[in-house]
Amino acid sequence: MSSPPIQWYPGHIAKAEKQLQEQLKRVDVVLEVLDARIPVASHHPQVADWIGEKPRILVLNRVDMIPNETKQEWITWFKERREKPYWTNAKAGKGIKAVKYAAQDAGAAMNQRRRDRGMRPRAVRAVVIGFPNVGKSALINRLVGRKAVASARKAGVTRQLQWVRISDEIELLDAPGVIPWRLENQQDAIKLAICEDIGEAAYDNQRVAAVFVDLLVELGFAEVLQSRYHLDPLTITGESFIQDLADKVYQGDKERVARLLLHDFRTGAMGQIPLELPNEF
Ligand SMILES: Nc1nc2c(ncn2[C@@H]2O[C@H](COP(=O)(O)OP(=O)(O)OP(=O)(O)O)[C@@H](O)[C@H]2O)c(=O)[nH]1
Repeated sequence: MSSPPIQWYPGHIAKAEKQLQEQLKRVDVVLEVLDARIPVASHHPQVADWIGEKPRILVLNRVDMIPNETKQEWITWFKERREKPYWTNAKAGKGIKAVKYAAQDAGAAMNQRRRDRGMRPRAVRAVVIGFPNVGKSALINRLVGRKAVASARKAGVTRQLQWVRISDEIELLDAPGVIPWRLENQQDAIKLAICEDIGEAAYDNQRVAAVFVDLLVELGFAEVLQSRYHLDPLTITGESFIQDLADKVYQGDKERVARLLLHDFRTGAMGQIPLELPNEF
């Protein structure tokens, strides 16, 4: 049997999980960042257990990478589940104010409970969590209004967690909580890999790209591939598509084609493409 296309390093996962628990312990409210292209796959099923009773603010980032029509469908989908996501483009700084207000509201509710118990009100403490590369740092920097997150953190050097004040009412942990993924769901893992939302995992570009092609066909985006690469994916498998395209343009170099496809998707060069649609769930 061949190995699964996505593999993680167990030591790294254990360490990341422990660090995440440490961060969650310190806060009153959790901002969970999802990738708007894959709202289901980029949500970790254990988050609810980890945060318990604490309020959670759902942030669907990279809203600029999906069509408005799909966003509207997701809004209805979440509403049916009594959830209200906040949509952001953290890169451009869009939708940030609404997230801030949501955190403030959570703080107001917390302070009411404190007053009821005879305690003094204080600023609400929040942390941003999510899979690697979903835009957590970009969101934090936008919330704070400056570069609060060190971009080059040295491996192995434990940083002291610090609070950054974003208003009189909100304090934010300056380091985001990174959610490590486990191997349980390969289908979700591949979507995360396509979107580059997984960190210290090893994955096979060619297999991931082949699934990506199959996924586009399934979701009705065959036309995007057809017009961009002048090759029809409808009658062949993703694997054959990669092979045929490689033969056509790169002397059979499948790795190069796989990287090209993933790069074109990740940079938005293919246009606004969601990899999940609400009617599938
Ligand atoms: N198009 C688009 N790109 C975004 C958005 N938010 C973040 N990015 C880009 O996505 C990449 C990752 O963003 P980061 O903020 O570093 O993500 P992170 O979750 O902090 O990543 P880790 O530190 O690896 O966990 C960067 O290149 C950002 O510019 C967004 O809303 N839209």
